[in-house]
Amino acid sequence: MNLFTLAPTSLPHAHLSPLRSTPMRDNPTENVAIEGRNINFSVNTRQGKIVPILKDCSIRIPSGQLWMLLGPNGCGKSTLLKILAGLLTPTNGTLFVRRPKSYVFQNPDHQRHLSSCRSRVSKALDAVGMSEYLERPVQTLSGGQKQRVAIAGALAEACKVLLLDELTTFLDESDQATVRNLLEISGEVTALWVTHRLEELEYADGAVYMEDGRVIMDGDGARISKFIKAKQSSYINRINSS
Ligand SMILES: Nc1ncnc2c1ncn2[C@@H]1O[C@H](COP(=O)(O)OP(=O)(O)OP(=O)(O)O)[C@@H](O)[C@H]1O
Repeated sequence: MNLFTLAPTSLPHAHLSPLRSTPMRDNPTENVAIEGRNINFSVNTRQGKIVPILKDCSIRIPSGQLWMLLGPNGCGKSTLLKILAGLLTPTNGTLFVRRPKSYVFQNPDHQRHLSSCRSRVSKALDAVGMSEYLERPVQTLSGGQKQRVAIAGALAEACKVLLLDELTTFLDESDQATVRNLLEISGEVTALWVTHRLEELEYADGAVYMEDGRVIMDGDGARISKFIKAKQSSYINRINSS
């Protein structure tokens, strides 16, 4: 398989899916790309126990903006992103995500492969500085290169919403800067990017901070960065004084 057959999971057409709770809005305004209200998600264990993973999560992201999703390990970031991508179905809540949308996996080997228009992918690969890789077999690419190709595929499909799961695992800082620049020049794309790096907030239009399955804070990145840093230093002080 050569490179231009690699593309992210993507689903065309606008999508408004009221689930079991009260519908949010019948007619979302033009300037909102992602909106979730009171999203809950639980899993059933083999022992028959119901384990809540997401608890009443609400988020709202304006069109054309880059937002970061942060929180400690296991707080539910990937689960929320997968729900927004339509890969998981929430237990209840209401959801609107503009389409076409694409989800770029944390592990690029999980990316779905599908055929796509060669010239558009070629142009998009050019934009992520990877045009020379067009004919290379996918298995010969590094994790970061696969992720950049996946993003190129999403842009080639003219996606409106890009859901990026923890690109920091495979992309170095300069690769991440390339992706950010790419999102900036693709003005119409709205991106929600899971990250552990507080420095990324500097480049974001906004952020969502989660803990233990809940959205604790959302909005201005600088305010959220300050909040997280204060939590981290109080944690360190507690450890040092015990
Ligand atoms: N199918 C499942 N069955 C049981 N528990 C699950 C399942 N899927 C997720 N979880 C649990 O839900 C919680 C949230 O997982 P999730 O992967 O969304 O967290 P995360 O914030 O993305 O974590 P990380 O930063 O480590 O990637 C974790 O405690 C995880 O173990």
